[in-house]
Amino acid sequence: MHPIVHHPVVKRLSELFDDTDVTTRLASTLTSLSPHSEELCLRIDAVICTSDSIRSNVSTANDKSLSLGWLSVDNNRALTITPKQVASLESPVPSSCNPQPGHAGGPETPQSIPVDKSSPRHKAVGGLRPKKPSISAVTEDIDSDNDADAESCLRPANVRIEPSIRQLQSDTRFPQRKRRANDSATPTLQPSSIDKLISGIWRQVHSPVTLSVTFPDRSPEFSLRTGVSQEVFRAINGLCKKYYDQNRSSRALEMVVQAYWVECYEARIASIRLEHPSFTNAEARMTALKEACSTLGWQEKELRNRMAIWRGYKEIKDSGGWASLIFAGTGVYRFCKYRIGFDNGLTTRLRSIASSLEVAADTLHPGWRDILRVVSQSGPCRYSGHPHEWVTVDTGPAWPLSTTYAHLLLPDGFNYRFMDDCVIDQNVFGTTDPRRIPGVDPEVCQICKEKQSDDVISNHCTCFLVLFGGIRYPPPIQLYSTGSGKNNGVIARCEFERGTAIAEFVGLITNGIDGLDVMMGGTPERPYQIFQGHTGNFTRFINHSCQPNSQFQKFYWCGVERILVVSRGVPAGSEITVDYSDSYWKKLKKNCLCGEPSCRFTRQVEPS
Ligand SMILES: C[S@@+](CC[C@H](N)C(=O)[O-])C[C@H]1O[C@@H](n2cnc3c(N)ncnc32)[C@H](O)[C@@H]1O
Repeated sequence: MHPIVHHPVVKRLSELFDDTDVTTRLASTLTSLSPHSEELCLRIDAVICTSDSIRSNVSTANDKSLSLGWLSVDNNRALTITPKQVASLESPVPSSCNPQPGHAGGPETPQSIPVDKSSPRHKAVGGLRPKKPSISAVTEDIDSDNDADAESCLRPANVRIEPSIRQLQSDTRFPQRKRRANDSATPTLQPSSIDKLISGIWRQVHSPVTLSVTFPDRSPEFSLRTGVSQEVFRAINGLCKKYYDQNRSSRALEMVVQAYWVECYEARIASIRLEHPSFTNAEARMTALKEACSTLGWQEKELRNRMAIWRGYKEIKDSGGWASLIFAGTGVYRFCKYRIGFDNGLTTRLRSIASSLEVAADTLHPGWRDILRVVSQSGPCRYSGHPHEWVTVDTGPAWPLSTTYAHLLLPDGFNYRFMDDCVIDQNVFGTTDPRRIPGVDPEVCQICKEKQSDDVISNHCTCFLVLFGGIRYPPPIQLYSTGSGKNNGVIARCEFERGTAIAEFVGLITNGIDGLDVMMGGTPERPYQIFQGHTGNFTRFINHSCQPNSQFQKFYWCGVERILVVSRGVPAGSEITVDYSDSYWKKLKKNCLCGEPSCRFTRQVEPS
């Protein structure tokens, strides 16, 4: 990467505007430049304008630009500006070079998209935000606070319909990046060591790591001199994964044996006291230690030091179960060595996630218990099937999802089929996908105009990744019992940073459903509904909050509209919530239980 990217001024700008993309965009722009003979400079300009001008993204003749300074790209130093230069640089900003919202302008913006000036609600924000094209929008960003507007734009202009009961709409704005609090503000709380240990366990259990106790075959032979073809590179990647997994498995095996060793050691001490009734406890311990040292070939002190760490492994396993130890990341060694936070509620925290962790381990890594064969502790999986077919509870074993709806007395019980992609209701739409936008080339991204494809090799568009950070698979979430009248909800096991996609809203693509929960999609001319009554993904279980930490957002991929759940900043361990909208609640005979001080629907229904 070019050194200028790390220049303190660039870093400061990035911090100031809370935009980590500044460096990335600068780096990619510099890389894209053809070789040059003259000294290159990075000029840092500012524009003085009215807030109206920013909101509407239209520059006026009154806007004044001034140059603050520049950095020499070639020798990475800051240059000052002479008064003469300042005079020549200060000028009204011509519209043609007005930076577009969400972009710093310049060559890294592949395509300038016309800004819809008629909509003052399209507020220009941080670098991740795409501009809304006038016809084929890339993301819908209709202000959620204005329900009437949001609804009217989803229905034909000449038709007045009473909204179907309990419609959800992707009617909120893209999560705007938070301004970082200035230095004088209250310092933010850093996650504790326990938080880090626990989030490491959840990350690992939701990673594609394959724990296996078998050894891989002999490695293939490669020659770099003959070049690296796609096949060879794929094989090398496979090898990396294989040995990474193997290393993880060996580490897990090692910790399992060591935790078990502590149990055996205590049991051996008890046996020695039975064999030698005259021995004190200390003598029995010494005897057991000597026996161990003679086999291990270690000094007593060496063994005592290691034992302290092994005791930590055992404590983790005793509270969080074997899964917590097996899926603990490499940090667990340091954690046990220095016993960071052991006395500060670790046991309680691990105990409360033990069964949820087992659900994730059993359903996502069904072979994980094989590792326990080494100490004859393996047993059958307790939880089988889809990871979201279990409702986790803090206080005990998880419940099968269907049993949590027994109170509804449904004639055929609660049956929900989990699937990863939407299915089109052929009775309504035949073979046509109503989400497809007519007249749009499905192979071309509407933002960057690059080729878009589901095939990683042919795809050249990175807009989704840049905007939403890519959808994590498997999603680090679980269904959980809220323990309130809300019944089930969705809990984030890992953090979802603000602006990242949590999942696509998946269900049956249909139309004409009335009186049931549906998500409205499409346009007034081509409406469709996403129905999650019988089939879909976990987004079906996301509850409402009047102060939600997530929102629905439209995105277009390969010419097809997709509705996403996007994080507004979801910390690990918190419930994922969205705002169902006023129109949804108007039709629901229930009080909202979100518990927010700003709750809008606490007193919808009078107590009987
Ligand atoms: C899409 S479902 C969400 C999952 C649901 N909690 C469950 O257990 O199946 C929507 C229903 O959940 C309940 N719900 C969601 N958020 C709620 C809230 N904040 N207060 C009360 N009930 C809520 C309402 O009954 C609502 O109709």
